[in-house]
Amino acid sequence: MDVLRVTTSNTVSNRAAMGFEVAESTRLGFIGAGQMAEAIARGLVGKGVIPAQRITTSDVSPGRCKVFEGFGVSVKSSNADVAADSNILIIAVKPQYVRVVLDDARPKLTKNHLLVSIAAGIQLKDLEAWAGGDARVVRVMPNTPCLVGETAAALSAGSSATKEDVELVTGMFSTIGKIHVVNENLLNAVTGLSGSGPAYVYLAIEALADGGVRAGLPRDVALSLATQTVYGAAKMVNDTGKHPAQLKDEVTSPGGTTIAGVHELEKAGFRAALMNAVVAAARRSEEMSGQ
Ligand SMILES: NC(=O)C1=CN([C@@H]2O[C@H](COP(=O)(O)OP(=O)(O)OC[C@H]3O[C@@H](n4cnc5c(N)ncnc54)[C@H](OP(=O)(O)O)[C@@H]3O)[C@@H](O)[C@H]2O)C=CC1
Ligand SMILES: O=C(O)[C@@H]1CCC=N1
Repeated sequence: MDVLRVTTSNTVSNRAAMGFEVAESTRLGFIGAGQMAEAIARGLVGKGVIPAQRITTSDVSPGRCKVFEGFGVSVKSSNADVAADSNILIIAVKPQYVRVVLDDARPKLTKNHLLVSIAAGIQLKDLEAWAGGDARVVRVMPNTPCLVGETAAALSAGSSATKEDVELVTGMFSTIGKIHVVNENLLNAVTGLSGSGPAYVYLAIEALADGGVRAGLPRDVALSLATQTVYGAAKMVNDTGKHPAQLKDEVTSPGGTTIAGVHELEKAGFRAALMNAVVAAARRSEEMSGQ
């Protein structure tokens, strides 16, 4: 296995900081050049994990192919060609197309391939069967903040995947955020929380900004304040290690402004709405997997 290399080199600072780069023989392929593939590819290239010149993709949409060519990725004319060119093959099409693209790729798959599926709800046993039985498969549920090096992701390994495969995928995604190894039966919950979660937070940022505008702020100032408030609050939870309830209490003066706002959120069922959103998305992921 020569796709994993731990480096102490400090010639490229982000690699040194992460202590991780893929071996020079690694070639990464994306079947499907959509939003999530772009976020992962740009994230990995941006962190120096692999140069764009060692990435290939294929997509039925010429517009998406152009986007990838725009940052140096080679476009192949078929999914089979991407499989033939790569040793790490990321399946990044919508779940309903996974089987058909694996049919395309299967004749070119060898025991040197590591298959990584990011498709919501498609189970390891199906991926393994569609890829030809003894394929080394890892399922990852990332989210779009891969693009800015801040993904929240989780993975589960298939029956033929090795410890090195798990270390490799963990290492790659660690350079563009955080990744947990979980049992496959938890991936639907991961999808409902962090896979879909950025959309919930974008809604919240938009709504906070609307509130600011309603209270009289210019739109640009309101959006900037809303964005930085969410970013700063997330960083507080992350960096201080304090429980969010304690941090909330520290903002909330007796009889003050914050408790007036918090009271409105509680009356509207804010917490229950977020919990229901995660559960509904997790259930949808479960439905998509046919479980
Ligand atoms: N978006 C997200 O936030 C996340 C997505 N995922 C998973 O990632 C996967 C991709 O999602 P996303 O990037 O949003 O989807 P997109 O629709 O943006 O990307 C998928 C791409 O695959 C193309 N495609 C369709 N059929 C084929 C085919 N036969 N061969 C090659 N390319 C094909 C699509 O073209 P066309 O549009 O013309 O059909 C499209 O460009 C999904 O399985 C999803 O569950 C996981 C985590 C987060
Ligand atoms: O909405 C979806 O189905 C995908 C999976 C997680 C995020 N987007």
